[in-house]
Amino acid sequence: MTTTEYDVIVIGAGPVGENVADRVMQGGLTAAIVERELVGGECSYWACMPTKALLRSAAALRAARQLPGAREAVTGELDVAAVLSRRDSFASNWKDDGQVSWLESAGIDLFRGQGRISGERTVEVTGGGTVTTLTARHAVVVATGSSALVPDITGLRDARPWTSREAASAKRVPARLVVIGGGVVGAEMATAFTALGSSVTLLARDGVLPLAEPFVGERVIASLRAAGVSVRVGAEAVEVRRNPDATVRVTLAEGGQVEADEVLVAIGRTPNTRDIGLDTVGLEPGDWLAVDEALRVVGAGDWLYAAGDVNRRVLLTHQGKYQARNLGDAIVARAKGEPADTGAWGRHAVTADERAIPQVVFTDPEVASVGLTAAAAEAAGLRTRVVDYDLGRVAGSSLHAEGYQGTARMVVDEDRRVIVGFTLVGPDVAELVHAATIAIVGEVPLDRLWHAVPSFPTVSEVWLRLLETYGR
Ligand SMILES: Cc1cc2nc3c(=O)[nH]c(=O)nc-3n(C[C@H](O)[C@H](O)[C@H](O)COP(=O)(O)OP(=O)(O)OC[C@H]3O[C@@H](n4cnc5c(N)ncnc54)[C@H](O)[C@@H]3O)c2cc1C
Ligand SMILES: NC(=O)c1ccc[n+]([C@@H]2O[C@H](COP(=O)([O-])OP(=O)(O)OC[C@H]3O[C@@H](n4cnc5c(N)ncnc54)[C@H](O)[C@@H]3O)[C@@H](O)[C@H]2O)c1
Repeated sequence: MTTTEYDVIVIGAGPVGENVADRVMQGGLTAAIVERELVGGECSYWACMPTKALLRSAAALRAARQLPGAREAVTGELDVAAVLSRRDSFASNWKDDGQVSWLESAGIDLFRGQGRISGERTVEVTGGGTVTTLTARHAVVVATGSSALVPDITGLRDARPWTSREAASAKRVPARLVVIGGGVVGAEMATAFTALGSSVTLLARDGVLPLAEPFVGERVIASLRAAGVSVRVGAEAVEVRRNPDATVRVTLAEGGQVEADEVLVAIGRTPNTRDIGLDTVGLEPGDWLAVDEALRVVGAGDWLYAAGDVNRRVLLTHQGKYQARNLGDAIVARAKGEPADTGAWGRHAVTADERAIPQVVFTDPEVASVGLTAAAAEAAGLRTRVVDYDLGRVAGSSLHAEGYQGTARMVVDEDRRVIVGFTLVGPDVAELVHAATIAIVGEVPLDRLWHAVPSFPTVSEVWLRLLETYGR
């Protein structure tokens, strides 16, 4: 057993852990990172990158097919093998050499193995037949992420279901796929696999993208159905069986069964905290890690922090990396004896987690949103006005694609006359949302927004149309 001391120890080398370690190194501290699987985490190998690679080629093909002139040039079908191969390269063929080299270049020491807190400021790493004890002068940061939640549906575990991991890394496309869960993973993977040739059934017990503005689910459901997906809103799986011929049979609460070749479970996430030594600091193994506004783990010492999926604030890579940057800088400030600025919008605060979380869902059509939905703003007690605009009526949209269909909504806080929520659904809206993020974070008054003139003829002209609809 060897013991090594660092300023900061990070458990988990996903996007969040990597960024914490990077920021503290840049601030002049030393850092070690512990990883039990692949450096780069879920996002790089089984989530964001491979799933978007599965979706992108079909989206480009659809876009070309919506344009006279381009449409005629598209003579073949989607090349599934080429899509899977491109996906493989975006997942770096599930090898982490590139990210390991980056850690080396950043001066971060990597310890491979299972990291467990074993007492105050102490982490034990078990891997490769050895146990190494690391001690932290300033902080231990838990960035162990999350895994797919597999619910207690009768027979489900024995049926060897796909989770997002198997879907993201699939080597072949099942002829029939049944998806349980109409959230982000369910909606994106139904979109991907129907385009890749699967006959997909989506069991959306609570609706499709139910937390978004209601018009989002309506448009995505209509489009999935048009693409051939059987979307069963309200359908709940109560039993799953793998048949002797390797097919699966899903029994529904309402009666009836769905037969498929694979079943994908996409009903949310569970934190990777079962075996990280939480009991040694008085916390319950398996729980999400509740944190205060400085991302300190509630109920543990002031040396223990949690960032990214594991603290359940926001389960998105970009927002976890935002936490990582601000937390890393705060740890550096405290190590120098300086106060951390965690007041609203302060240098070390994570205020955007509460006010302006952007998200893009890469369905067809795309969904891009930031801030509050109309319902959430009302529930928060704000006096709001909701303005909708038909994206298809914008000149730039009609140029972008024939028969462009979409909707934009802005939610205005009437007392402050600033935007608190913005949602777009339509082809290629992903890149439009950052303007709304800036408007919300900057709390730009509507009167000033009239001076932010969108270029003609772009889809961004919807900003002007929304302001005109709101009135001056
Ligand atoms: C299918 C899918 C698609 C997604 N697409 C997007 C998207 O397009 N955009 C987006 O912003 N977000 C997306 N997400 C969410 C995104 O993947 C997560 O928010 C992000 O990966 C969280 O990063 P993290 O570093 O907190 O955790 P993770 O990426 O889960 O990394 C945690 C790391 O910690 C390691 N680890 C865990 N326990 C230990 C231990 N005890 N010892 C050592 N190492 C340990 C794990 O092996 C892992 O490498 C998607 C999620 C899924 C499931
Ligand atoms: N493009 C992106 O940003 C992106 C893509 C994929 C995943 N993600 C992230 O990954 C996380 C996990 O995604 P997810 O889709 O697994 O979770 P989710 O929370 O987005 O959706 C899960 C869905 O399953 C439903 N559900 C819950 N229990 C159920 C049950 N027993 N039976 C049937 N339905 C049930 C819920 O109502 C919900 O709609 C999300 O929080 C998301 O932020 C992001």
